[in-house]
Amino acid sequence: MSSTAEQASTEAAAMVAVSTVRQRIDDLDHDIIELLRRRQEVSQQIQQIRTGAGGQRVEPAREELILERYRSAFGGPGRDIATALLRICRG
Ligand SMILES: O=C(O)C(=O)C[C@]1(C(=O)O)C=C[C@@H](O)C=C1
Repeated sequence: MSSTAEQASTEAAAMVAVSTVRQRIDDLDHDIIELLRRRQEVSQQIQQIRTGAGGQRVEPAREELILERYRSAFGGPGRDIATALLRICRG
């Protein structure tokens, strides 16, 4: 095989490998979205219990614990993820 043909063949094999491994990312994203939906439901359940008893929907001290949990796992971007997560769950 010429070196150009070898290069093309290596690139084609890499594209197949990337596409195979990408499927795992797609599956994981699917699972993460499903978990987020479940978290959203549980969070809204708690908020309903609290507001039904005359309390506030938001509990800043609890949110700070969650923000810190994600920051400790992933640094600043982890805190950003938790901020978005709480926005999704508060509705
Ligand atoms: O843990 C609670 O008290 C909730 O209401 C859940 C939750 C959350 O989604 O984690 C949502 C709103 C509150 O501000 C704090 C946390």
